[in-house]
Amino acid sequence: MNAIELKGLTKLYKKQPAIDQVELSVEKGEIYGFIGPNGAGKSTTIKTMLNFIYPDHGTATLLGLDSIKEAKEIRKRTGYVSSDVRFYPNMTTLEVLKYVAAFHQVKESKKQIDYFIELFDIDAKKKMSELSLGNKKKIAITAGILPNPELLILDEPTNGLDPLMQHRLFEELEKYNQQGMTIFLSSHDLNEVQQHAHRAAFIREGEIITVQDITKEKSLGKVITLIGDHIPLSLFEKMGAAILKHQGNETRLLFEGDLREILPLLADASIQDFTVTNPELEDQFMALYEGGTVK
Ligand SMILES: Nc1ncnc2c1ncn2[C@@H]1O[C@H](COP(=O)(O)OP(=O)(O)OP(=O)(O)O)[C@@H](O)[C@H]1O
Repeated sequence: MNAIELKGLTKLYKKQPAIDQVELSVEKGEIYGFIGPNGAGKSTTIKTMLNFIYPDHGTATLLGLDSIKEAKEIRKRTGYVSSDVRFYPNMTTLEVLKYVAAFHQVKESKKQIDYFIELFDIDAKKKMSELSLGNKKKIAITAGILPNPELLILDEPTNGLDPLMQHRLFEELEKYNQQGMTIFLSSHDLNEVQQHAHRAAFIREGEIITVQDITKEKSLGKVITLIGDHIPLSLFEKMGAAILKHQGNETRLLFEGDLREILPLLADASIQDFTVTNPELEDQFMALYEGGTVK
């Protein structure tokens, strides 16, 4: 049984799809990245699968449970950190965490809360309304992790966190993941996903465009960097190469075919120098979001 299974999930706003036929399978025990630029549909996907909004088509199954019919059971067993933090403004941070711990019957709650207060440098006496975005985020993240859910869904968790806190968050998430927690991490930060996720789905304009295995080495084509002016780039494009970047006299191409086919083009007199390297995830990311179709 997968931790998350989305089938044809579609949500329309004014007849326009915010997400369109989203298919996703997240295995138990994975750290799964969900990456896409602002407005791509990450939050809509998450809110739909958690039954905060209803889908127009399709189904979502979390921990083997139907997202609509068994929403209550899913809530009990799933942690969710939303991209915008909303807690009662007049409660202190400590009150919020104690409330969450009591609600989820967290064992050794005082010890656990003290641990997170120390870890995330939380001011326990401050009211929620007095906190900056980053500090609010720390409370939301703690509230999500504290009950030790089977599945933790984080929507842009590092937004507003300083680098030290980001580092501590991921150390903590990796610790929990090793103990079996499945983590679904929505982000627009490719590096973050590349560093921490095992797999990632890329979403663009409401559609999943690819799912990448991040940890395993795979043959994903080659990046060819060309130096020179007036290089006949259209010939490279005709061979199936995608232009990743073109700046000054430097052009970066992603080529997924058999390299031997493109080698003759490198003899063109306009090319002063070239290198062939393995692609970084970032190269594919650029190709994907500039309309390419990297598999
Ligand atoms: N309540 C709403 N009413 C109308 N359109 C909406 C609503 N919520 C989201 N949308 C639209 O749906 C699309 C997807 O938005 P969504 O918030 O899911 O994207 P996102 O990937 O989470 O982006 P961000 O990182 O900016 O939050 C966008 O075009 C957005 O304008």
